[in-house]
Amino acid sequence: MTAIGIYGSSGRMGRAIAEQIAVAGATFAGGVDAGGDPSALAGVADVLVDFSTPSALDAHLAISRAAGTPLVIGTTGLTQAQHAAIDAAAADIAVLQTGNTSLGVTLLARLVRETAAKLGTDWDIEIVESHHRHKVDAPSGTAILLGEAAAAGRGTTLSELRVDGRAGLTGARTEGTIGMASLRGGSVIGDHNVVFASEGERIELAHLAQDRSIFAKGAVRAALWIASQPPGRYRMGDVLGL
Ligand SMILES: NC(=O)C1=CN([C@@H]2O[C@H](COP(=O)(O)OP(=O)(O)OC[C@H]3O[C@@H](n4cnc5c(N)ncnc54)[C@H](OP(=O)(O)O)[C@@H]3O)[C@@H](O)[C@H]2O)C=CC1
Ligand SMILES: O=C(O)C1=N[C@H](C(=O)O)C[C@H](O)C1
Repeated sequence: MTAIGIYGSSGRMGRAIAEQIAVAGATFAGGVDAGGDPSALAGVADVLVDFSTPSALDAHLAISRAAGTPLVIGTTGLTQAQHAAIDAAAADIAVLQTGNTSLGVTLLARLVRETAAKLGTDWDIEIVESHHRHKVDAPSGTAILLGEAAAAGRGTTLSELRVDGRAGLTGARTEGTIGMASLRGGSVIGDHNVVFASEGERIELAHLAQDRSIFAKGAVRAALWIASQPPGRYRMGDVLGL
């Protein structure tokens, strides 16, 4: 049985993942939270999942790499330098990083990419996300993932097109840009709406998460899959065959 260790095990996601490890019939290798010893876990787990905080990721990545233990990274709010460190670690271990482990969002990203590829830049793309009041990063990792999918559909990168949270005298919208807006409040698990707006018509592709278990199921599925993969950087699409 595959033993899965959790960085961030006492958090909202960590607890949901521990439940799904049991449902999947896998073994819970243990968990670490703030102040714990992340090295000890790498020695006893076959695979690690990180749903903690960006400031802890560098250490978790280095420890996984040194131990040769595959790692699933669900933590969001990562920097470009951290993405580069993930690319480097992927030379030695299997790493899967994603802003959203759910089947629904993985499929939505595919639909967004295809839609953006078919529509011209006269179709404005805006991404609106809503989350609970405790969320500390914005825009969400999922909004970024969906923005990357839209940009890829248009043959470019999100960093070329991204416009965050407009305010004040912004001027008219620049054609081809991808706008991002974030709402925070209450207990919203995670809603994402990708709007394609043209003159006289609008397409909206949305995903509404109603329970954290969808992310936890995906994280466990990814962990069980990546445990037997060779070194490399993987995506949820690889796990789900999408
Ligand atoms: N990819 C996906 O599908 C999803 C990703 N997420 C992301 O997962 C992350 C966690 O979300 P959520 O569970 O809601 O957040 P929580 O705040 O509920 O949990 C975070 C956990 O990380 C722990 N932690 C803090 N510092 C460290 C550290 N240095 N080492 C180890 N653990 C640490 C916290 O411990 P303590 O309480 O002791 O501080 C806490 O248990 C966020 O980045 C979120 O955006 C969330 C849902 C889905
Ligand atoms: O913090 C959360 O809760 C969530 N975070 C992820 C994100 O940033 O997209 C995934 C999900 O939307 C819930």
